[in-house]
Amino acid sequence: AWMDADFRRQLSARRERVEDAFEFEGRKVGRGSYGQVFKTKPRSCADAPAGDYALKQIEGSGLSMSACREIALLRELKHPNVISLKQVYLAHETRQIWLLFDYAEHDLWRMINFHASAKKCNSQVSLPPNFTKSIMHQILCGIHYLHSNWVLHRDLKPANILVMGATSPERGRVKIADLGLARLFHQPLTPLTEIDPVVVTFWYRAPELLLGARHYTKAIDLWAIGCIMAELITDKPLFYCKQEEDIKTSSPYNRDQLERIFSVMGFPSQQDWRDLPHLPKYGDLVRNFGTGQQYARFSLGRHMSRSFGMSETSPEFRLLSRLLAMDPLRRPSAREALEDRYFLEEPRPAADVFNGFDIPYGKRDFISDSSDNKDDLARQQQSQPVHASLQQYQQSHQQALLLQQQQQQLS
Ligand SMILES: Cc1ccc(-n2nc(C(C)(C)C)cc2NC(=O)NCCO)cc1
Repeated sequence: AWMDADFRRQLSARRERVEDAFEFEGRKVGRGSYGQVFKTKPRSCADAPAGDYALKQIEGSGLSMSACREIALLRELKHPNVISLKQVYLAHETRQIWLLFDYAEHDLWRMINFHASAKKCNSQVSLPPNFTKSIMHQILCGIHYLHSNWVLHRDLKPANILVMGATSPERGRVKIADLGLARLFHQPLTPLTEIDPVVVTFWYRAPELLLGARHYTKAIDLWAIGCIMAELITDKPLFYCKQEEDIKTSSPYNRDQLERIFSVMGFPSQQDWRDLPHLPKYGDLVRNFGTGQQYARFSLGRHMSRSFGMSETSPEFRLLSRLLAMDPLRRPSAREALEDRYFLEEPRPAADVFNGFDIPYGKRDFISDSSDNKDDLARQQQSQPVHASLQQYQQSHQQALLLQQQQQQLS
């Protein structure tokens, strides 16, 4: 071994073991291809301040590429609206990696589902009038910080927007996270459905991605934020599109998702989106939709006023339509969105998105290993993939795919 044996023994004896510092048996709250997450409390002997923590056991063993990326990225980032990495534990015996985060009791996916089901059974939930505005302000602050550090999120959706609970000193604060697929590749052309054929959703994907854009951009994150804003207002995914159960083709082009976007937004004209004809999948678009005449009378204003009685002259609607510009070049930056009149007029955004109101949502359920079946998991953690076997399939498939891509590039 490259290290003096005695020194190794000393290091090993002194190293803090995660199981000695934290109680996490039977307290699993999340599970997916990235690993599993426990809600833990520090044991009395630990030197961590009291309170709840999220302990993430990274899937696989040793320093995988994704473990490296997550640690390297998170240890550099520090912002009130971005999840913060508190500690890294390396279990040398099992080569396991554990990441310690502050615990967030809520997330927008569970919160929106709660409101949607409350509406369905006509029991209204009382929320502050600036609830959506406060959440939007904090998401934009967090994304502005990430974008100014040239970090793109790439997978913004309600499940990745965490909110601190009543017992946290940061009650009601938004924390942007990435609980989803520990993507091995970042090209949007990687067939996402290959990584997780079961539950990936395209509802928050910008139209340019669906039309084959080769690189993620900041504007792609802003589109997703627009989708989240609409969903906070109506409690329904704006571009909801049923998922075919089978694994989709490996193309980024998704006709059904595009159809849904056009039936809400209308069809983009040459004036709306000058660069549209230069996108890789423009040919497919013309083949499937022609000149888009059938969507001529649709528009976001029409959709939001009919489905939610929203006025097209309200500041709320104006910001929403800026974020959901079909042409990525016309979408505001995070800073420009923060300067929108919507955030300057009463009621102003609050630091605690619940504004002191009682928090109506329940705590997260613990996942017992027996209930590891699909529907239970899908219910608890939208768009989190399932069994390790599927994950094995995905990773082996990923390697095969990577080899294929490399061969293609060589040939
Ligand atoms: C492989 C990998 C997985 C997750 C991240 N990631 N990225 C972020 C942003 C919000 C800073 C972009 C946050 C995270 N990781 C997490 O949020 N981890 C918490 C439980 O999974 C990075 C890399």
